[in-house]
Amino acid sequence: MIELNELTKRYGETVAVDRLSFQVRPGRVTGFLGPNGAGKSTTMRMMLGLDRPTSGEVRFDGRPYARSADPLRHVGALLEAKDVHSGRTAHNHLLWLAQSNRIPRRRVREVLELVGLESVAGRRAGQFSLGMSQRLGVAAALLGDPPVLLFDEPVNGLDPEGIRWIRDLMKELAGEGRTVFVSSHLMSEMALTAEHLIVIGRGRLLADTGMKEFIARNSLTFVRVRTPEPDRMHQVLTERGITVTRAADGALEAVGDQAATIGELAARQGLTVHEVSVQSASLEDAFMRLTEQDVEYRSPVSRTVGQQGERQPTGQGKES
Ligand SMILES: Nc1ncnc2c1ncn2[C@@H]1O[C@H](COP(=O)(O)OP(=O)(O)OP(=O)(O)O)[C@@H](O)[C@H]1O
Repeated sequence: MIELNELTKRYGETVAVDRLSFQVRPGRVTGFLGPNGAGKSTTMRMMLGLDRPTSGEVRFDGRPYARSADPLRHVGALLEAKDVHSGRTAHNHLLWLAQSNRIPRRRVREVLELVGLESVAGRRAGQFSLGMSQRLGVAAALLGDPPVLLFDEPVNGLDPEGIRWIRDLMKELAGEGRTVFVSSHLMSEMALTAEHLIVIGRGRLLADTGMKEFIARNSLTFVRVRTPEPDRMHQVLTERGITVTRAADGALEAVGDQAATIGELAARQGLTVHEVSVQSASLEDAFMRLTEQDVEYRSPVSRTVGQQGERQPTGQGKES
């Protein structure tokens, strides 16, 4: 188990990580989610002892992280995929890592096979695509057969087959009882991989929750109403105590699953409606809502739930 206790990192005025405390348990994939600049990489670097915390600490099974003679046997990590000696072949890169961590030579072949790079083992790592570099990084992380694995944005640059491969691999590693901690800025990706979720924004903890609970708590349903008389409809709905917002395209969005009530109210008031449809906000929307206040660089148009024009179609809307 990994335990963070009030972990803090300042760079001058910037508080990159702000009194972060949480635990990462073995036997499951824990997703580490946050928008760009939230402090994920800084946290992971401190977990690995690559950055010194301003205050607070990280403990592995109750002990403070100490640089050991063979760190790859304890914690495997994929941070910067392109962080390899570009002139070395993939095989020699891994061999050099194995030798400096007292790992038997035969393990190099094993991990090359495991990540599907055996046919390009003799090629220089500098010529690798981002996807191939990611695979080489995963091979390096697995080299020492460590009980703890940290992956920073591992699906970056991978094609759909590669993405599926890494998802399955992470679940498999967790299934073997290892501690698997993986960062991402994509909620949709995490929903398919992680069983537990840690969300941060501006270095602070925003959520520490099971994935199922997060989905249950954040799946927001609303009814989209299109009418040539939006002002009157708005008034009718609010008078009935229904919370209504206006979407970018002029449609009304009423919180809750009340399509029947809305249809009846419209009929009673003689209001024409062109659409009454139940919609579900995506998990990505829930994540955006959670981190809205904590995004370092915001797009000029801020996203709000229900702005139809900006949301990816969820495919969950149904006419009623
Ligand atoms: N070496 C550094 N010097 C100064 N500021 C830094 C340094 N490293 C990170 N920061 C700042 O700390 C904050 C957190 O950065 P970090 O890279 O950890 O975030 P992140 O969640 O990993 O984001 P991304 O997904 O974009 O990599 C940002 O404001 C960043 O600009």
